[in-house]
Amino acid sequence: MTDNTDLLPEGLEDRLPQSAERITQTMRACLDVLHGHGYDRVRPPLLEYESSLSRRMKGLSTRWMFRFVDPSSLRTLALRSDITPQIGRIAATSMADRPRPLRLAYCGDTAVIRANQLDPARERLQLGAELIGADTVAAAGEIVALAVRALTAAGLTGISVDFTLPDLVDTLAAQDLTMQPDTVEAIRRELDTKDAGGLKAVGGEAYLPLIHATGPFNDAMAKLRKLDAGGALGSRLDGLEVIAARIGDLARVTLDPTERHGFEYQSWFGFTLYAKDVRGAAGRGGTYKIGGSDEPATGFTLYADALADAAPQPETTRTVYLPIGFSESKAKRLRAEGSRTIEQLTQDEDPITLGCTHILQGGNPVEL
Ligand SMILES: N[C@@H](Cc1c[nH]c[nH+]1)C(=O)O
Repeated sequence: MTDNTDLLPEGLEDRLPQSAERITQTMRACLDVLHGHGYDRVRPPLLEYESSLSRRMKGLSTRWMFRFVDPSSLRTLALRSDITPQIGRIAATSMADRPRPLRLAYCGDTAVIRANQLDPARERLQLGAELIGADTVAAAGEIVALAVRALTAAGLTGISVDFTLPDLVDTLAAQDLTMQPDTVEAIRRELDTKDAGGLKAVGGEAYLPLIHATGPFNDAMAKLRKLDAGGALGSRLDGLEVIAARIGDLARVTLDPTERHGFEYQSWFGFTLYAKDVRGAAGRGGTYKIGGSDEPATGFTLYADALADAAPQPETTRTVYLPIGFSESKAKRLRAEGSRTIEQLTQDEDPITLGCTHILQGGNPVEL
């Protein structure tokens, strides 16, 4: 019976065993990859002072965070909507004197007040890695390759990486000292909607080619290079080429140089990850500066719950029913070999209904 009070708020859901198991397997596969590449896991708390979450990343707004007053400190707390700023805080405080580069991994739930239309979920399981102390091409290459490897380990296919240059317009506009800040803002806005007419109307005709420098990496790069006659972007474009080369044929690479959506704090380089059957983005990452310490960093976040829905169905493990009086040592051995065991509690149980595939009989698992 569902009472009204049992309903969950919009955008929040229970994950039942099969789905929860897929999430666990996805997490395990991805975390193992991060661990294997030298990233140490940290576990920041679910909530903290609002001011501390917002000050670590430029451009990060607490508007979409669940916030409330802490009855004990009487200060405003916020539920994290992103773990990256927390990693920034850890790096800038308790791990400030550890050697750099610092490699940290994390996995945990995040929540937002309002989701977007494409993805109504208001809770998201973030899993990621942050390389602290570097925002170089080499750091970006390591991070993108690591993200792709984690997705592959989770069993995902059809992986693609879409590169972006979040501060591109600012960099180009900085060359033209006569340009007013209002115009730069208007250009940014029109580029966000990729509106060619609007772009012309606000005096951003010179930026029109940016709208077309989008798509498969090599073609889009050639267009961007042509546009960059002044050479302001030269080293960045060279950098993108090195990063793309690092990915090789692990994933398809595309370029959308003006995409800023979802890149509130990333600086010269950002990327979005996609994979077959994953609704929306599988993850995002890029270079940034940690607020307060101004330390450069590069990282990525995968949305592990979304990935799990697209990951291949885990194979059904052998589940052995252990009749009353079973041998503990046999049961232990079965589990060590990878089987699951279910103990008989009462005489009237039906092992098949309980999900068992085998029964322990005469010391051996016999198929049911
Ligand atoms: N945390 C960011 C991605 C990111 C991680 N590190 C740098 N950027 C996001 O979820 O969109």
